[in-house]
Amino acid sequence: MPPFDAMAAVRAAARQEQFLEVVTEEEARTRFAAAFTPRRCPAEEVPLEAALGRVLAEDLVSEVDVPGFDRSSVDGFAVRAADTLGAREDAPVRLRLNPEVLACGRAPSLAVEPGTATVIATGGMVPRGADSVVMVEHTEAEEGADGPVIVLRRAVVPGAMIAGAGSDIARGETLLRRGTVLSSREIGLLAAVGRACVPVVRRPRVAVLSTGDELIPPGGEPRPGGVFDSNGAIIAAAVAESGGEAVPFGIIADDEVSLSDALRRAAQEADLVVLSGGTSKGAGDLSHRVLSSLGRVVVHGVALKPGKPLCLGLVGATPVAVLPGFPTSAVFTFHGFVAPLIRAMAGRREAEAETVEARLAVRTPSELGRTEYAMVSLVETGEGLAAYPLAKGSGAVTAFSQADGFIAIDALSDGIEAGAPVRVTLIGRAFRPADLVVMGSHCVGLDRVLGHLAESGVTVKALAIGSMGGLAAARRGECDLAPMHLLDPATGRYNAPFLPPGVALIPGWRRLQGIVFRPGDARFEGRDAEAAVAAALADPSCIMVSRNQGSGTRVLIDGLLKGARPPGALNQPKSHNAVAAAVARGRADWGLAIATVARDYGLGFIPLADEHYDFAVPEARRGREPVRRFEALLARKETRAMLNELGFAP
Ligand SMILES: Nc1nc2c(c(=O)[nH]1)N[C@H]1C(S)=C(S)[C@@H](COP(=O)(O)OP(=O)(O)OC[C@H]3O[C@@H](n4cnc5c(N)ncnc54)[C@H](O)[C@@H]3O)O[C@H]1N2
Ligand code: MOO
Repeated sequence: MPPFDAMAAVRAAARQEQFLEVVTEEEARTRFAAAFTPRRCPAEEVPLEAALGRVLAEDLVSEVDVPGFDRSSVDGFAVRAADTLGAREDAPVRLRLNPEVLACGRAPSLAVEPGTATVIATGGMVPRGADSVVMVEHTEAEEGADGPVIVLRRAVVPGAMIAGAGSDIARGETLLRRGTVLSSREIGLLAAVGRACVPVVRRPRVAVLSTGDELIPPGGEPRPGGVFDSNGAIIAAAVAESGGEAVPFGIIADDEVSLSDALRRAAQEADLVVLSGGTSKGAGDLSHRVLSSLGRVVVHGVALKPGKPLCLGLVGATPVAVLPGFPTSAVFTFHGFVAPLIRAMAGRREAEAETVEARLAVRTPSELGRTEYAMVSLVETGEGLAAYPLAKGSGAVTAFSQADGFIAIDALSDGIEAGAPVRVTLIGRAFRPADLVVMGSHCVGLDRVLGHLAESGVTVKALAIGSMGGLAAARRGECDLAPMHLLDPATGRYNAPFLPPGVALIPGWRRLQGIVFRPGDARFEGRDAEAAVAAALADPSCIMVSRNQGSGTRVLIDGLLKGARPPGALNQPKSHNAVAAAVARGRADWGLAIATVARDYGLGFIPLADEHYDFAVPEARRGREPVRRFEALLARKETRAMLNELGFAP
């Protein structure tokens, strides 16, 4: 192999071609529909125990009656109703018992002649001659001259306590229609008519491929620059949810030969191929190139966000979807373009998407020229629903899983204003508001407390939108609790100075903040905060990582720097974790974070100040049961011990 020429790679990357011919969403659908019509997969017989979740391929007609015979519904005596006519308290009727006991499953051998009765169990076969059953508790037993007798003091009507043959299911009746997704109820029905096998639609086989040299299979060893292959797992599971059978092809290396080989095999073995990654421009983005050399590309580039680089085509007669590598983009385009194909091939009816009206909580900017789908989380405000965009971007894994639904922003709009009405298309199940809505700053201690609350049956929705965002939501009455840690530089006090009218504070805990650095760094190790900062500022190669304006930590940083602007001061991430990660990976040498996070990342720590992490609560919501339960939980000895253990001071 020739030695790797770094500069040649740089030149190639700097001169990438633009492959995408971006078309509208409708145009993409039209083109693909013209190239490929999904057909329902053929039927196959499966045993009943493997039928759960499968789609019935034909209408099923019952070949038997259920019950299969006239059946007693009670323990008692099979009688002729006419014999009981006129039976009264003062004029009882006596019937002689036939020498037979009709237990379940026993065919009668004697008819019930006039003036006689036969002992019968619940579920027993009603004998010839009898037309009704009397409950045992409505009779008395006597010994007559010719053997045992029962005494009846009330009359029965014909048909009493008998389930007639075929009264549940009649032979010839259509039991289930084709296209029914078999659940436990349908399976019970099939078993009741004696079916051991059912004709179901064969599940379409969907090959799932992930491409990218950076990908590591879940369970593999993490490495620098490595990314766990989440798309493979999400897509395989979503294939199953849509009624398909995923055929995992795993991770394919970013080279033309491997990808071409894998795609060819996948197209032969499967009914549909889904590949993720390598659709956009970029030196390694060769999926669409391989697709066009093996078959043809029908669409590459759709004016939607997420999902612009979506690529659809065919290899032979097999449709191939190349989804963008970014997880949110991959999942979104899967549901928009691939899931409907799988459902059609699986014989499932198209799911009607449910929508709800909401008000947009914050202004949501959008890219002009692409229909933008923004994932939102819904909260109940008392005046209808508020939709919070989960502004995590296409690369996020959580945006889709945390969303209740999404809104569409027109390609010609550059955004939607706060307060505007929006229609939210729900993802998955119908939206149910959570008992307790927590919006604001995130803390691992809070995660644990909320975990305990959730275990006790309170449903919790927690959105990490920062202290300021949470406080604004509390002011608008959109959340129950807004966890916050804001330092007022004027008073040196945390949180209370920021509370708007109508918002109270529930005291939380203190978190120790300090300077984080890689252990062994002589500029920091063994020094106090002042000396460490002086050493850092004296070394022009020492890079810091700051924090976002408005955070309490930033106020502390500004106090330490006293106007100095060391390298890295413009790097202003929004969380303690991002600071710790930058230092741990060597992108920066120092920053400020809380002790718990420093410990998790294995960093050195110089204590600086206690940060107060408290909960803003709208007065109007403080009396709510879930809020009271949260407060009670905070006050518990066990909770405080657990927080202490994590490094917090309640
Ligand atoms: N200069 C431009 N750059 C990009 C454009 C563009 O138009 N011009 N489009 C952007 C858009 S929009 C998207 S979406 C992404 C899509 O990129 P690719 O489909 O080529 O995907 P990759 O480059 O392979 O990966 C992107 C990202 O996703 C991660 N990834 C990939 N596969 C997986 C997986 N199986 N599991 C988890 N994560 C995965 C990968 O590591 C990258 O971080 O391109 C933009 N760029
Ligand atoms: O289309 Mo990409 O999915 O916007 O991020």
